[in-house]
Amino acid sequence: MPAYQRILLKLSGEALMGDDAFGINRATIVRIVDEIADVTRLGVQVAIVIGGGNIFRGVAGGSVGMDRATADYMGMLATVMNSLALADTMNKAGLVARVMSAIGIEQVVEPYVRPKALQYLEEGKVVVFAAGTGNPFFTTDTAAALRGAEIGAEVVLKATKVDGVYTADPNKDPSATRYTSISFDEAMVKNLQVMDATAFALCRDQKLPVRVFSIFKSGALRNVVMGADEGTLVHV
Ligand SMILES: Nc1ncnc2c1ncn2[C@@H]1O[C@H](COP(=O)(O)OP(=O)(O)OP(=O)(O)O)[C@@H](O)[C@H]1O
Ligand SMILES: O=c1ccn([C@@H]2O[C@H](COP(=O)(O)O)[C@@H](O)[C@H]2O)c(=O)[nH]1
Repeated sequence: MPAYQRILLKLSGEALMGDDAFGINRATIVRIVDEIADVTRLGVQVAIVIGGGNIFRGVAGGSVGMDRATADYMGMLATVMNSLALADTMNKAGLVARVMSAIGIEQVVEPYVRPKALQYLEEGKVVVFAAGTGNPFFTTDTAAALRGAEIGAEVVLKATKVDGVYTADPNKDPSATRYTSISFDEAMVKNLQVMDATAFALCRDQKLPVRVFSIFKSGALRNVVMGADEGTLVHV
């Protein structure tokens, strides 16, 4: 029996690059979709927010000196591209996916309308929330917290490039150790950068737990959905 009926899965944009320098690596996206299909077969309702780091950081040099809000809209558009690629791959794998955008771009994807998203989830469709929160100065982590709370997800699952929350960034400090669980308050007081503080605060206030785990570990998503102690649980 799965531990959750409805999840909000936050996928790292950067992880989509696989071994490439930027963009979307085909084998990587297919593998991620296989793992998503696996949990939908358990009867779990899946909503997804995907980051934009694989595309946006590739063009970020061009954004130097730009107005921050304009650069952030570029970042949001990058998440629309990733969402379209992910939904297309899911549809080809036999899932039914719908992309909903937080910014108006109706010739490309339908707008985010909460009741419609809930209807899709009830119907067993996978909903991909594109364009983050629709506002500059935010991140897709905050979008995951926001949409997770709005749709009544029981947990936000952050699938990222590290296998949990560490005492310091493990990519910079090899002596960092991993927490099996940590409270939102402690993560914020210690300024742990694995997720931004706005996202942590929103999840804490909404009592929405977050589990951080590796997107690269095969079977980790299924383990998490089945309630296994994978990665790090961030709790109230
Ligand atoms: N205390 C910490 N514990 C774990 N990871 C940390 C910590 N501090 C910083 N990090 C870094 O945070 C990164 C994950 O967060 P980030 O939001 O940047 O990536 P992401 O999930 O891949 O998002 P994007 O979609 O923007 O690529 C890790 O790759 C890790 O290097
Ligand atoms: O609500 C949002 C979400 C995202 N952005 C911009 O997009 C990029 C990419 O998102 P990541 O979470 O970093 O993958 C982000 O850096 C912002 O520039 C945004 O403005 N608002």
